Amino acid sequence: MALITSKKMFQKAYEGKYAIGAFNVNNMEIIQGIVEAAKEERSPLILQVSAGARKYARPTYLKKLVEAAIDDTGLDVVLHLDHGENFEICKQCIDDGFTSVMIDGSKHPFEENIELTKKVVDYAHKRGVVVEAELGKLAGIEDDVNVSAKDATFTDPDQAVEFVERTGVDSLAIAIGTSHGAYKFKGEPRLDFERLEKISHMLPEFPLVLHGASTVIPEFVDACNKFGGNIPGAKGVPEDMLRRASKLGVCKINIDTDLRLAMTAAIRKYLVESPDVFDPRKYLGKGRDAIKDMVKHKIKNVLDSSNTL
Ligand SMILES: O=C(CO)COP(=O)(O)O
Ligand SMILES: O=C[C@H](O)COP(=O)(O)O
Ligand SMILES: [Zn+2]
Ligand SMILES: [Zn+2]
Repeated sequence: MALITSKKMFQKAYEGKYAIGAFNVNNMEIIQGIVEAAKEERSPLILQVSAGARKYARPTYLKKLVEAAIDDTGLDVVLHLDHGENFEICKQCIDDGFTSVMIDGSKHPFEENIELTKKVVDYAHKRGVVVEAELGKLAGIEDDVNVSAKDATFTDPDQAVEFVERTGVDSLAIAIGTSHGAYKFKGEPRLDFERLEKISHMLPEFPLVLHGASTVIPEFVDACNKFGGNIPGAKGVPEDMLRRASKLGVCKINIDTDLRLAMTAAIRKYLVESPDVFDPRKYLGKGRDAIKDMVKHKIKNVLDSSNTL
């Protein structure tokens, strides 16, 4: 039981045609809910920390909470930086003991993205840390987006091969129609599977990553709205599409929004139904239970990673 890298995890997932869930963590209850689910399901696990999470919880707290979760459950866990914006934040996390970092250079031109990613890879690999990069820009397929606009934002397969060769990166986040948050599609959900197949054929055995991969399950949106929330028109990536992607080289599936919805729905419901309660442990406990149930659901029905430890 320790902090580990995702190297072997991804190899096994690639061969077994399943995916590893990468869940965003921001506080103790979220971490506990996730690791308890992974332990009961005997599933591998990536816990990821965004810049926003570091700012909210402050870096030392999250690192220590993750270490406590490892001690408590006996699980091996990957501690990953989500969307590192520049070299400095990646370096900080590597120096702090993270086992995996993402350098997100997707907003830069191709050559600059390569240069930045290569710099992080050089620093990380010397210290036994793995690196995820991103090529292409996340955006949903809107009905009114024409083909050339799509080509400009989605990951180009030839560029993906060149990018991986020149940077030596360990995994690559690609853009095929997913996006962050609870509003991913205006019309019918669609992903560019043709593009994914092409990329995965051209990069055999190489782990691809899907960001913005929450399903935004209607039951949880409805529960939020029923108990005082106001999040109309939320829509995510259908579960069958995620399962299909995991058979095509996608080894890491990022999930944050579905955890937020599950926790918020549970807390809203509890507070409305128990107006006399003002003990935070009561409603945060409900939030933690909801996170655990959601992660179990993902492991069993989307990732297919149960009993693979
Ligand atoms: O990609 C993510 C974190 O990097 C999370 O995506 P969602 O907003 O779909 O959960
Ligand atoms: O990629 C985005 C994740 O959902 C993290 O979100 P955040 O930056 O608000 O922590
Ligand atoms: Zn990005
Ligand atoms: Zn992301």
